[in-house]
Amino acid sequence: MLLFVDQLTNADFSYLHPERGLLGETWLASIQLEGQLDDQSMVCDFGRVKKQVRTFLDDRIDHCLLVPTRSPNLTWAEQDGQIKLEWRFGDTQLRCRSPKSAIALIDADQITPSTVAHWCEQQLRHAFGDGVARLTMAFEEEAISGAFYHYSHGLKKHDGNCQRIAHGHRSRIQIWRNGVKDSGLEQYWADLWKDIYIGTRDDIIGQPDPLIDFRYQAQQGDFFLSMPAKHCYLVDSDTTVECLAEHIASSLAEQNPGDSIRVQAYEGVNKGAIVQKKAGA
Ligand SMILES: Nc1nc2c(c(=O)[nH]1)N=C([C@H](O)[C@H](O)COP(=O)(O)OP(=O)(O)OP(=O)(O)O)CN2
Repeated sequence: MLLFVDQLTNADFSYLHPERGLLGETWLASIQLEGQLDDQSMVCDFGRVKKQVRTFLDDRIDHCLLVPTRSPNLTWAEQDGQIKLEWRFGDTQLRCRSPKSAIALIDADQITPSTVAHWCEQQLRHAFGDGVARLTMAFEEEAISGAFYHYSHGLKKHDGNCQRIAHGHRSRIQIWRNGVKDSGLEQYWADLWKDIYIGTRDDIIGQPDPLIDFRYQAQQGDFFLSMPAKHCYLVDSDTTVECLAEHIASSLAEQNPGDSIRVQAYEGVNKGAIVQKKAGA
């Protein structure tokens, strides 16, 4: 008997790509379990399946930086509970140092939905007992018909895992100018924030050309990220979705005097912030 739970949760994270560098991503997770019926006439209670898979993904993938340990682009080492890594991509490189819990070491040569699904299957293979003979996981992107961006960031003031310096999202962006949806403006921001690290100026500790070094202390420890400047977008505020929506709306209001601007910025799937700037306000 085959049991399935489609899109049981989503995972928000960043990963290292051989050409694009640091990529914010959001994937929806689905699972199938093949096995015998138990004394409740179930392969496994849906409640248990959902809880166990969510807990696993929250602990091991969500808000982490996913690193393909078999890639030739990577150098990494672990010391005193911290992971230090260097990633070469295109004609440049990035470096990151952070608490071990913020890094997911994936035994693969690249990060794709299928390599991560395979890794999860290995980790979860004994999670549901002998009654389940086979477990299959799948990840997919949210279907978005309009504009979206991939950004990475870290919220140092967050009391949860969003404090991690390199986690991210794949997010829809919607913009209205004078009450009319403006796909041109949406695409402009999607292109501007494609594969970008959105950093807070306060967190910069150095700018050794062509890099920008970010570092901060947060509840989980010391976080450091060195990024090529051309892959960074700097703001003066924190990078919560509220601040990012405000930033986009203010920039557009300044560039389009007299227009009314409404920005609906998402963070991952089905949530985000709305900011309205009225003409003359
Ligand atoms: N009001 C806000 N709350 C939170 C923000 C924010 O910008 N504004 N941001 C975050 C983090 O960036 C985080 O990455 C959001 O990820 P998500 O997994 O969706 O958040 P949760 O952990 O709360 O949700 P789960 O569905 O349980 O994973 C956090 N909050």
